[in-house]
Amino acid sequence: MTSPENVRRVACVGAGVIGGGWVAHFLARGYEVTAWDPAPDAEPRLRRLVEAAWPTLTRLGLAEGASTDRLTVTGTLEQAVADAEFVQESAPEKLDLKRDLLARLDAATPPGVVIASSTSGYPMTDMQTTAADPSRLVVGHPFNPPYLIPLVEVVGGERTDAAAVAWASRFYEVAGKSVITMDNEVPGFIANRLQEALWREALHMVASGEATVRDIDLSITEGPGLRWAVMGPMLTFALAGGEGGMAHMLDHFGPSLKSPWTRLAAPELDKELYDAVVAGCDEAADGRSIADLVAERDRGVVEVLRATGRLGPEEDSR
Ligand SMILES: NC(=O)C1=CN([C@@H]2O[C@H](COP(=O)(O)OP(=O)(O)OC[C@H]3O[C@@H](n4cnc5c(N)ncnc54)[C@H](O)[C@@H]3O)[C@@H](O)[C@H]2O)C=CC1
Ligand SMILES: C[N+](C)(C)CC(=O)CC(=O)[O-]
Repeated sequence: MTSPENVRRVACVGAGVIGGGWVAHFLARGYEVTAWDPAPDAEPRLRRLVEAAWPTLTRLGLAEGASTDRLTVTGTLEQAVADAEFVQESAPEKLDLKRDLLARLDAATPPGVVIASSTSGYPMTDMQTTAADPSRLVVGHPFNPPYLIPLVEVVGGERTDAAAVAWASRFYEVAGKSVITMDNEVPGFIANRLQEALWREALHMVASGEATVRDIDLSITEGPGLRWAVMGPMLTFALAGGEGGMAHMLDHFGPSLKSPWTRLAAPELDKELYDAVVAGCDEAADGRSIADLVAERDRGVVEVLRATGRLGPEEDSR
């Protein structure tokens, strides 16, 4: 098996929004990319996506030798994966289609090569049922567009070899991604479960006339979203507790969890959950004091405001 550091050839199967985004990312990182997609207009569509992304990728900095000339669109799936050292599947989110396609990819891909699915939420256990060698099948869930948003969530299924999960995580890191490796399968993984909770409540609020679509979007872009680009929801809320950090935040606002602020059922804020959240924030702070974190958050938000054209150059010199 090629080591993650020595991979040169990547195959992308399914070349729509996400598959195309993966192709652009891998090309920009200097890989040879083969792509296959059954749609009759797939090749021109894919090449348009890559050309549109390339100026941004050039501005961000291309790897040595990176070129759109390193993309080959093949006529068959088998040609696409024949020499691949890693395969990224990005076909439509339909369980039966994913099962059949992963089994077909497994049959056509050289032994030992890891095959990752971009699925947004299916557990690999449910998708690997018909593959002859399920041990090399992993989830590698990206975010749109994969050439700009760093995160990939990696998780295996019940029949995946732990070594394949470790290999995929390392490969994505070498390929320039930020990786969360999950030990346990949950539908929707981590980030989509969080997005889904917000999304559900937003839809409830719109459906019941409590908020407009604009209200919903503004509430995030002018509110918590600015902080979330800098710090996650856990550390952000630790700062809501002032110098008392997350412990004070939970003491102060923990009872609000029982208020009907959301249609989702609130978890019991028992000692175990309390301690786990406080300890997790301490760990994430990694030695930074609350004052350090406040300064870091404020600096980051100013940068996001400036980068999104909402702050003139002199306004932040206060
Ligand atoms: N759109 C998004 O924001 C995100 C999507 N994903 C996941 O990525 C995967 C692809 O989604 P999108 O790119 O959004 O869909 P899409 O509809 O843009 O692209 C799907 C592509 O797959 C091709 N295709 C159809 N049947 C196929 C087959 N049997 N084998 C190979 N390719 C086939 C289609 O021609 C199309 O080009 C899904 O699993 C989705 O859940 C993951 C993260 C974000
Ligand atoms: C809409 N979506 C569920 C397909 C989104 C994702 O899976 C990740 C993303 O890009 O937000």
